[in-house]
Amino acid sequence: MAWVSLKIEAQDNNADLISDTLMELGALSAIIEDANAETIDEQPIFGEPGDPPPGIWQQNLVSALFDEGVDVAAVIQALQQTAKLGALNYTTETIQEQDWVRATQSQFDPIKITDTLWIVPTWHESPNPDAINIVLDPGLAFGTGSHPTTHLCLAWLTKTVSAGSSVLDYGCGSGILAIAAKKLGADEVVGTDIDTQAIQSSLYNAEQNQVEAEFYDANQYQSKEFDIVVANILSSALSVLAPALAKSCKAGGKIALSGILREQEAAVSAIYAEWFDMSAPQHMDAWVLLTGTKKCAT
Ligand SMILES: C[S@@+](CC[C@H](N)C(=O)[O-])C[C@H]1O[C@@H](n2cnc3c(N)ncnc32)[C@H](O)[C@@H]1O
Repeated sequence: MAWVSLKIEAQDNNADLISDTLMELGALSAIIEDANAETIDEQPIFGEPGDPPPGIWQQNLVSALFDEGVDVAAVIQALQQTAKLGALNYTTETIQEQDWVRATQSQFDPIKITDTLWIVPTWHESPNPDAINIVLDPGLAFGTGSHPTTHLCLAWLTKTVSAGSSVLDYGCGSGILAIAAKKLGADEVVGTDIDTQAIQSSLYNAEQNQVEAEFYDANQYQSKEFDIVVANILSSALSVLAPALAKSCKAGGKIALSGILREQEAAVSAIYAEWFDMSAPQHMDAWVLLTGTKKCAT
């Protein structure tokens, strides 16, 4: 069995129309992607809680899948007529049947965070069995270690957690930061998230890694003080949560904040400077890690 993949160049004002029309014309699936994805011109678009839904990219690729034998020229002609479009740039490719599970798994290799910390999918051997290895498969909750924000937080935890530390992971997603903290020697580790799927994933991943950590729905979480607070959430949420996160950190304790884009760095840092002595920001791609030490009460 085989399929035909049809990719059509689209602008921000016609990508939805092309995608919807292709589905009406018999596509098995249709998705819109950034035409510049994984290039220097990639356009990061992220929704912030409370903001209007983000738009789509300026340059798009609409990718649709059809059964083998589809008459691509006829589809393009019908698309132009139905959606009232002029000439379209497109490419086609035949996709052969394959072992999809294996193909998906092959996209996820072990991720090296530092020499001593790796994230390893269950279907891989660890490249360094002597390192701290977090066993984690991609799932429904955010946090596989591949995203720069998670990477920055993990690397910071390796330098910050010491034996017996207490750690709060606010916005725990897959639980990856909480699990890392525990494996790095933390004593009490608590994770919290507004997404129930994230809590379930965190509990499952903690069990897979044979670590004990508590995970709570953010609405049920009872605030208390920790030595270390790490929160990898978007900047608008970090701004709103600043008083609560500051309250959760002991005087002299450490905080790490990520999910912040470079252009948001100054504003978030200024908010947290009310409670924390902020350190120099760290960067990876478009993303920022802000860290600080909680000021002692005067
Ligand atoms: C970018 S993911 C980070 C996941 C993981 N900690 C990591 O570093 O990969 C952000 C997580 O924060 C959660 N989140 C967003 N807003 C939140 C809020 N106000 N309170 C608690 N969790 C929140 C989301 O559900 C999501 O799981």
